[in-house]
Amino acid sequence: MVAAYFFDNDDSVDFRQPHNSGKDVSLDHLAKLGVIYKHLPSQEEVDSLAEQRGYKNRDIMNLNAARFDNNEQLMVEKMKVFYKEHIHEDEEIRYCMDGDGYFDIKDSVLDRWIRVRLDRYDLIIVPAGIFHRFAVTTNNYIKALRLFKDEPKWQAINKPEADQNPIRKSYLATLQTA
Ligand SMILES: CSCCC(=O)C(=O)O
Ligand SMILES: [Fe+2]
Repeated sequence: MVAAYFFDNDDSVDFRQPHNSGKDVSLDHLAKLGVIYKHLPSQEEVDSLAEQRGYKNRDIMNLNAARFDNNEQLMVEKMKVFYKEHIHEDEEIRYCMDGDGYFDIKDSVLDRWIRVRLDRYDLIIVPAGIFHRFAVTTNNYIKALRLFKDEPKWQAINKPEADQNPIRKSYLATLQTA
C-alpha cells in the first residue's frame, strides 16, 4: 500500500533504501503539488481512468536485476538515469503492475523531496513540469505500465535546461495560485 514521507536527504545511503525521515506526507499535500495517487486493483479501473484522461497509448517497463544479467552494479548504473531529477513536458503516468518502486517528488514550495512508495496496483500521475526521480526498492524489481496521452515517448529534461523550460515555469505558476 502507498507510503509518502519526506526524504531523509542522507545521500550516503543507497538510493534504493527507504530514506524515511519519519515525517509522513498526506495524499492531500501531494494533490496540492498536482500529484495524483490512486489504488486500482483491476485492469478495468486502469482502462477507465485512461479513457477519462485521454491516455491513448501505453507500454510496459520491466525493471529487474535479471535484465542486467543479474549484474546488480550494472543495474544500479542504468537506474541512475531515472534517479537523476528531471521533468517531462507531459504528465507521467505509471501504474505498478507488480513489484514496487519509489517516485520522489520535489516539493518546490518547501524545497524538500517527498518519497512516494508505490506497491502493486498503485498508480501515480506526476504533472508536467514537476521535478521528480525514480528508484527501485531493494527488491530491485518493478513491472510498470506507462500510459501516455500521445506517442509513447520518454524524454527527461534535466537541470539546468529544465529550470528555463516553459512547461516548468507554467507548473511553478500553478503553485503560486494554489
Ligand atoms: C518504472 S517507470 C521509471 C520512471 C520513469 O519513467 C520516469 O521517472 O520518467
Ligand atoms: Fe520521469
